Amino acid sequence: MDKFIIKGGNRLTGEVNISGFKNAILAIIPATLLAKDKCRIENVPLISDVYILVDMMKELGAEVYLDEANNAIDIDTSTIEDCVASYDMAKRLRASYYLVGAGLGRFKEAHVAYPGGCDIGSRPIDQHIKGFEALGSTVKIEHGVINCEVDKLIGNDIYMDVISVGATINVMLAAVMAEGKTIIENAAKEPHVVDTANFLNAMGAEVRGAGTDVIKIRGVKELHGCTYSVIPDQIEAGTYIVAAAATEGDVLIKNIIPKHLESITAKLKELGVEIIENDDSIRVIGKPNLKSINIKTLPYPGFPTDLQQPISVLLTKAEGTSIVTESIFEGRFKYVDELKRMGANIKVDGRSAIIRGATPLSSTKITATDLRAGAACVIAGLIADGDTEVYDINHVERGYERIEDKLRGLGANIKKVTE
Ligand SMILES: CC(=O)N[C@H]1[C@@H](OP(=O)(O)OP(=O)(O)OC[C@H]2O[C@@H](n3ccc(=O)[nH]c3=O)[C@H](O)[C@@H]2O)O[C@H](CO)[C@@H](O)[C@@H]1O
Ligand SMILES: C=C(OP(=O)(O)O)C(=O)O
Repeated sequence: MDKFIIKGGNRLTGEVNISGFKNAILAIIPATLLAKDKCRIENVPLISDVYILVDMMKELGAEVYLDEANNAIDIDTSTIEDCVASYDMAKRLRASYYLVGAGLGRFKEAHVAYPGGCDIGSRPIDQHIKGFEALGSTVKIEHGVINCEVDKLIGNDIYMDVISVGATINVMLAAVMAEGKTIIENAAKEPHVVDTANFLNAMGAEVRGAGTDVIKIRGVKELHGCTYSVIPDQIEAGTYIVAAAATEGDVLIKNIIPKHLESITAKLKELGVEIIENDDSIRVIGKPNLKSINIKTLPYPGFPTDLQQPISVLLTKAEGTSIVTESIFEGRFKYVDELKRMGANIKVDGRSAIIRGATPLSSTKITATDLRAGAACVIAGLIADGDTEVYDINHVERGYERIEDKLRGLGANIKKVTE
């Protein structure tokens, strides 16, 4: 078991490069299944979720070369004959559910066990199922496996009852190979929905409107391989922005799309942090005496749920009462108990965390209960006095490339220890 030991108190200063977007690459790798061909994906983050997905694609029969030196993947899916993913494979990450949409598109059949992913509340897949059925597929859940079969996918109008990133992307994956036109209404607008659509279009698909709440897809008979570069990780960038502000540092966050970060930078400005935006970077200049603010997580372009946990650590430094309302995942407050053990004054009331500050944090042993809870623990360690030990960092490594190296490059005192 690995852990981080962080000696808190250092200001973060300097520059950090943001990696490719976890939530985009995790859709794009399964999407390569749609073309019986070779793809090269660039700007791939070297995170454990990617290693797991690469293994899954190999187990399905793909030839995959992970070019770590260049953060790229060469993948040839022409050797895959069917799309069957066992419980042992699928449970290892959330994005395994994209094999259902991609498998249906390519083989008109997919048998994929229920996905895993962060334990942050109930994560139903009813909207995915609704979409596949609307395209003509049968969907049977048997022994924990999602079984889909169809003779011919036929395009349809699909209204999503809830805004779901996963369902929007999954239905898009199947619909690009359906006969005729599919319209997805109330679609998710997240940057990774757009990135996946752009990747599909680079493979020859006809997807229009991604980034709005109406996506129109004209099905094609065949897709081809392509070379594609993944967009920067909005959530990793937001995490470093928060870490810079929390340590009252001065950090240039590079290789980003500032537009994707507007909901975050707006909140940081409200808190009193100085933000300077450039074309593809943001400079964060942290300040003392932050003002309390309220935050509600919402689908894009609202404040992302994936940054709710990291920013709550920063709010322990703000004077007065801040209220953070989590409207997407009801179980995303598990990290609060860890912060309380460090001295934070936080009360969870239903969907809201009420944070009273400013409270200094004192170091102790804390546990990452999921990926972003882990990021919150790391930021807490950066600002606490003394040595904080963060356990279960395998969660952190699912989504942050070399986080300890990047933080050390900014002056943090952090090391990874294997016990
Ligand atoms: C791998 C990946 O990209 N994960 C992201 C994705 O997760 P994921 O795709 O699982 O999240 P969704 O956008 O689907 O979930 C949003 C909301 O819709 C609900 N829902 C979803 C599907 C469904 O069929 N029925 C239903 O009710 C969920 O319970 C949740 O309340 O988007 C989340 C919301 O931005 C992020 O936190 C995750 O990091
Ligand atoms: C919830 C997350 O991941 P996943 O959906 O992969 O569990 C996340 O990235 O914060």
